[in-house]
Amino acid sequence: MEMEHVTIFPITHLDRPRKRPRFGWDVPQAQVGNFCGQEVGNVASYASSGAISDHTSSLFVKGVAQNGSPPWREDDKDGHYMFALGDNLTSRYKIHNKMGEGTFGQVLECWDRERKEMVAIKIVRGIKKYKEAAMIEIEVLQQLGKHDTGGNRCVQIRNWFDYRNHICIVFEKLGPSLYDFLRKNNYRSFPIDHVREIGRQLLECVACVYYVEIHNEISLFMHDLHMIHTDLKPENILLVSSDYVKVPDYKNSTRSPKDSSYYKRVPKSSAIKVIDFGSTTYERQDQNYIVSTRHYRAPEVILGLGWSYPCDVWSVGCILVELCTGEALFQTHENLEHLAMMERVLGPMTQNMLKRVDRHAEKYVRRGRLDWPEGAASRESIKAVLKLPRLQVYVFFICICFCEIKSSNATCGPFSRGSYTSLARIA
Ligand SMILES: Nc1ncnc2c1ncn2[C@@H]1O[C@H](COP(=O)(O)OP(=O)(O)OP(=O)(O)O)[C@@H](O)[C@H]1O
Repeated sequence: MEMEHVTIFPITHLDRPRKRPRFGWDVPQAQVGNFCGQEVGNVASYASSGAISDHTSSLFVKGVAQNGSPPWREDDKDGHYMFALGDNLTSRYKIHNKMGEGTFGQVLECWDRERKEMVAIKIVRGIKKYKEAAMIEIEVLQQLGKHDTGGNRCVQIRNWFDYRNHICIVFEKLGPSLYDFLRKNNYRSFPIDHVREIGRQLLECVACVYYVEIHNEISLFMHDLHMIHTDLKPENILLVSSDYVKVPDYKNSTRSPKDSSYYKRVPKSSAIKVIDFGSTTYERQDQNYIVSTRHYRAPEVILGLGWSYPCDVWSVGCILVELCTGEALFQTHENLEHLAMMERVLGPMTQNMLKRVDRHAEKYVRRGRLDWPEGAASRESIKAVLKLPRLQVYVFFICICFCEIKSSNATCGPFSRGSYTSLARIA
């Protein structure tokens, strides 16, 4: 069936944002040239090594005549590739749909005529710094692919090429991001069993705490390979499958089953994969530039103390709380308020940390402690911090949910009534 020819223009102010609104300063700029401590070479030289170029694209695939290349279109003002649904992207891929958009480019659902499957192709903005970052991402993905023997931790790269001055990275097609799933579920939490399973997979992907034996090989992962992801967030974790079931939401059980909010979505499988390795960097001694998207940014990054592997683990912690509650843990756009929120949830920062802050962060510290609430920008800011529960309360809340779910299923959870009481006392 011939596809409708609809021109897709990259996100404009009229589109509903797919991602939660973030201010420009919440998202770190693309850091290029830091991989392996070397400058990344000329993108064109990578492109010539085995990539399919626009120039070489054939009008025939397996003897079947195809429509040729689409007409040349100017990129938009931000360097995004302009396309129409149904266009060819080289002779091998046909554009079916737009799946997402990020800082680096657009992700399109495409039909791969050679492998006869749908794939996700990231078309990177035709701007030097994004092209260089894309080459880093390709190198990281190829490295990780070599070590991910089971292919079940990070997204698999299938191919890459340079098309009309845009680096295109072909990925296996995955399901929605955890953030998109939360959003479509009216920000209702994931079941605790799913959160535990997602947490295990995330730690397996990034950290060195799990050594998984596959085919008698120890498979190493990001931190073991001295790589730091630096941008872990629910948007960058995709469910492998889009399938879900609808179950009555016990919190809304007073509502009528006719009411759509009576039901909540639960993914059929908790299998996930990590995506977006454009900000991944090798571990080095002196890294203290700003990394991570605001809500998942570790205190050492904000304070300029220098960061390393733990910044990924911090992000994992923030993500797991968000999956349990449905809401981002640190909802702020401001450094001092963010640090105050961390202290509120986790307790005071150590003297050792506060003594070593860099010159940009000096203004957040006064007389050896965080300048809070004195330095707060407004009363609202102080209230926002006070509203946050302490970590023990989160744990208590999560345990209650877990026990309620288990008891409603008439099975025994790991928490007895005794542990309820002791948690309540801590909280
Ligand atoms: N393999 C995939 N399968 C399905 N959807 C995908 C895939 N890869 C990316 N997407 C979708 O495209 C969106 C953008 O992808 P990605 O995060 O890689 O782009 P980016 O430009 O690097 O983003 P960021 O602004 O976070 O750096 C994702 O949030 C997701 O919705």
